[in-house]
Amino acid sequence: MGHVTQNGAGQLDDQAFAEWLAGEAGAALTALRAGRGFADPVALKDAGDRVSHELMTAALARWRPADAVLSEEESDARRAWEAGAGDAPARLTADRVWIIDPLDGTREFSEAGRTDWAVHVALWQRSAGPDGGLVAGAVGIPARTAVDGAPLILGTGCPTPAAVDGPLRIAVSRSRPPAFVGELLDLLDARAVPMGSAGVKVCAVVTGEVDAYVHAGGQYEWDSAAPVAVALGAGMHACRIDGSPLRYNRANPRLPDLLVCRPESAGQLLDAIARTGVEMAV
Ligand SMILES: Nc1ncnc2c1ncn2[C@@H]1O[C@H](COP(=O)(O)O)[C@@H](OP(=O)(O)O)[C@H]1O
Ligand SMILES: [Mg+2]
Repeated sequence: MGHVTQNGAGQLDDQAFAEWLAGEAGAALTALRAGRGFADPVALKDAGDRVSHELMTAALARWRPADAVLSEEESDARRAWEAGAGDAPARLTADRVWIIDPLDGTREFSEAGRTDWAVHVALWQRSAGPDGGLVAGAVGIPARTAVDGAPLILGTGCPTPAAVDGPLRIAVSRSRPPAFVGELLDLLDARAVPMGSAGVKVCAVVTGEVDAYVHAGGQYEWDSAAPVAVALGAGMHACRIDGSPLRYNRANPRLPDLLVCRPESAGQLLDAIARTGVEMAV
């Protein structure tokens, strides 16, 4: 998309801009990985987070200057704002907020040969519903390629994948699977598919590689906003693990659990999750 940089990414609509930005950040991360190698994984992770965050926030400041940003890599990103605790962050009064995770699956990014890491770009808009809503989203998986050979970027226009017969395949974190997953698998006679990155796991649902992604125990809005926008665009179901809606741009950006799945599996999965007795974190 070199022509975009020449002519100005400001001319793109929000969805095209999200995909463009995911591509730009992904290219920078791929170059960083190739240039530095894997000898010092901690330094590689830190550099990845920083380089991608700086690229993305500079592009947003340039091309979407009126919009607010919530990025994992801001120093106070995890702060839960409470009324009376000083000025509210700009994002809480803004009409449009870009919710970005410059590098999701940081651990996998620092491991040679792994492709399960991603770049997340989502746009939340206040006018999109009583609680606002996601109106654009892109997940880049730069170490994987699309059919045309370009780095893989999923937007909101993905086709709904065909259903596959057989036991349910459930994507879970390879390093922090929720405690109730073993019981859930037993109840459903399902199979776990461990992988890194929330974005990669949601994209695995969207492409039909798995039937569902379940997480609990901790996450923030930036981990799921763009993946959920992509999943909803493909006709998938997305909710908290008690079936309640996922809400974004909240005063507290913690969003510790989610379920993304094929719509026809949602009832069965939510019933089984409830039967495990798992308690929802706030
Ligand atoms: N218990 C937890 N608490 C906080 N964040 C968590 C978490 N479990 C997973 N995450 C975050 O969710 C993303 C996907 O995790 P996983 O690869 O384990 O599925 C990671 O984002 P980052 O890589 O951006 O930090 C990770 O930090
Ligand atoms: Mg993340």
